[in-house]
Amino acid sequence: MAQIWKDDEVSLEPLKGRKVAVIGYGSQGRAWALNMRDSGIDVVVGLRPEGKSWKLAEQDGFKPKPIPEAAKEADVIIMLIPDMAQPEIYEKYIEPNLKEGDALVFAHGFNIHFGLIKPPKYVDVVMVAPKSPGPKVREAYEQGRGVPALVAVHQDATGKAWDLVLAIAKAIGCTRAGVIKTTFKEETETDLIGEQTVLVGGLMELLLKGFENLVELGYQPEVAYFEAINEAKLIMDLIWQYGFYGMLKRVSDTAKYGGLTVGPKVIDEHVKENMKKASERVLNGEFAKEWVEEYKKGMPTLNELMEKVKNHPAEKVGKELRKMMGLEE
Ligand SMILES: NC(=O)C1=CN([C@@H]2O[C@H](COP(=O)(O)OP(=O)(O)OC[C@H]3O[C@@H](n4cnc5c(N)ncnc54)[C@H](OP(=O)(O)O)[C@@H]3O)[C@@H](O)[C@H]2O)C=CC1
Ligand SMILES: CC(=O)[C@](C)(O)C(=O)O
Repeated sequence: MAQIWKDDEVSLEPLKGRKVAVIGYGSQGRAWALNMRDSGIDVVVGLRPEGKSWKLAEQDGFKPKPIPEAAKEADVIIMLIPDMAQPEIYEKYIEPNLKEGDALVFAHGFNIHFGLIKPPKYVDVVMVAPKSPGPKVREAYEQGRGVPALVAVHQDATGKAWDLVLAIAKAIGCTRAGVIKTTFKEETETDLIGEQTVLVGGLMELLLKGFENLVELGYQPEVAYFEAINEAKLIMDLIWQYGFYGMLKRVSDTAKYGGLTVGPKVIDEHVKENMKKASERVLNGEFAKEWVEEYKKGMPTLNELMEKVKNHPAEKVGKELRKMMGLEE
């Protein structure tokens, strides 16, 4: 059984009197900085002055500082810039400013697990990995809720790393939902496998192919969008809130019968075999090596694939329909 901590079992005390530098103000960085500040934590935001997020952080009431300055004045340094950007920034601006007893905090274990960042022995190295996109980390906190997270300690130089990592999870609201004890290895491998085969890769491919199938059959793109994409969120909401059986209890009997008998023929055993192949590439380090090389080349493949998604017919019709529904663009 997993070791899980809830809000009333965790104290913010280990963060009292400490200065926290949130490095990065993007998907996770903005949410963490705002949530920690609202939890009464002393937060400084570390950014590159020439970047776009400097102004956003100022608009949110922070006084951002250049990364080395923020790292120097803080004793808890939270790495919330893109994974591939972390090793160079760490080497140039973070490591030279680490002092005995400091804590280095990650939201994903990639760089520690694959040895791309090797912290000195005299600092704590911990992780709070929200199982949620950054903006939802903030939204849940503002609603008095939290998103679940995984917590891990890679290095406990002070003997107090576990108290600290739990306090950080509490300060961003995650203990309100619950946090599970893990390792950098388990978090990294499950996050990579999950985002590739299910959450981003698998789900997007399924929805886009479902849309394409309906359009190729001659149906209106608007109808295809509402059926295969827009309603998917509503079904996922039911699964999120009531589980699979609860969702089934809330859809029609026709949908229950059709879904339960046809679904396994569409998502057949080949899918599982393909998931295993993708998982193997994560476990043996092939994916990590490929991603580091892609980043070093300036991400040509990623940029090309992003353009392909941006120009997909579902995006065109979806933009119009989201505007019609008053969803933010
Ligand atoms: N996105 C998510 O929902 C999740 C992310 N994570 C993890 O959280 C960490 C942060 O990810 P995420 O929030 O997505 O990152 P983002 O891509 O949203 O980070 C953007 C921020 O990083 C800064 N930045 C980008 N490149 C550089 C650079 N080369 N040097 C300095 N600053 C830079 C940007 O500043 P500027 O304005 O100057 O460009 C901006 O402030 C990662 O480890 C990720 O794996 C974990 C769970 C979920
Ligand atoms: C939101 C999340 O946890 C992801 C999809 O794994 C990520 O953005 O890294």
